[in-house]
Amino acid sequence: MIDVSKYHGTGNDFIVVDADHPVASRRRFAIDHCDRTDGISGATGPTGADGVLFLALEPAFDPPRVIMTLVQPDGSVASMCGNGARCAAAWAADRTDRDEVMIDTPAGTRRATVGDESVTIEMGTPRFDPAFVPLARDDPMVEEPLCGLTVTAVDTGVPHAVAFVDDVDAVDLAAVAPDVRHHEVFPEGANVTLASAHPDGGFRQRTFERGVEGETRSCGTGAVAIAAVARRVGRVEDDRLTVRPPGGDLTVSFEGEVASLSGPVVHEFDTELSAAHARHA
Ligand SMILES: N[C@@H](CCC[C@H](N)C(=O)O)C(=O)O
Repeated sequence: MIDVSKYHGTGNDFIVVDADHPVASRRRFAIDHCDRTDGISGATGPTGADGVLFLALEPAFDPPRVIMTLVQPDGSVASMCGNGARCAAAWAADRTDRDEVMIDTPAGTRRATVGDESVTIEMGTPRFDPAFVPLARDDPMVEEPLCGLTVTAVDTGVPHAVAFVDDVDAVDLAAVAPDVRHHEVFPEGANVTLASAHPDGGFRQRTFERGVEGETRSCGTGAVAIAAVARRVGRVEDDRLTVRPPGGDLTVSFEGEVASLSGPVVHEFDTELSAAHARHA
């Protein structure tokens, strides 16, 4: 058995594993323990998770560094996760008593700042260039019809197909998202993110995530994608806006073209999980 923690960032929930613990098959570990009916359990029974964050803390650096690897419920590895990086920063801050942490991800090194109410992560510059998203074509995709949606494709560390609709709740996301997520124009697939204007400002959000293969309660790269696309197509000019997924509000800010993501993080519980079965999978 190994010690693990469970965290969530606005409802996007993760099992957090210190990378020092021996887990021979991270893929098998994630598939088994993220399962919503048979996976990791808290006091009230099985919770499962949207992914496993394997975190290698390097406390000797100033600020401390964390190498973050997100393995998703289907066993795939994602190059970035906005909410996961915020949870990783909170985990590292608990262990180092430092409020600034550098998170190393396959998408780049991102600075995180941990406050009492909120954790902020720098998210880099959203990119529309087809080589970055990536897209299987030479031109950016900006407000184009695709599988019944009007889609803009953007890379915020991972690919998002963003569509603005009148009311995110009026869309059957589980029905419309898979065709976009697997469309041949996205050679590595895409997360499918819907947005609609909120009466109090900012945008409501729903995201169907690649790797989860379903809707999550929040998606940080998706929130940044909405803000970046809204600015690109002229829906807003603001440098700071609220994006509201079902799990709680997130703030996206821009300094120039560089985005940051802020919102609450919750440490749910600690427990032990079997890693032995994973070694033989
Ligand atoms: N929930 C995450 C995004 C995780 C990665 C995504 N599922 C992918 O495979 O691209 C977030 O908060 O950004």
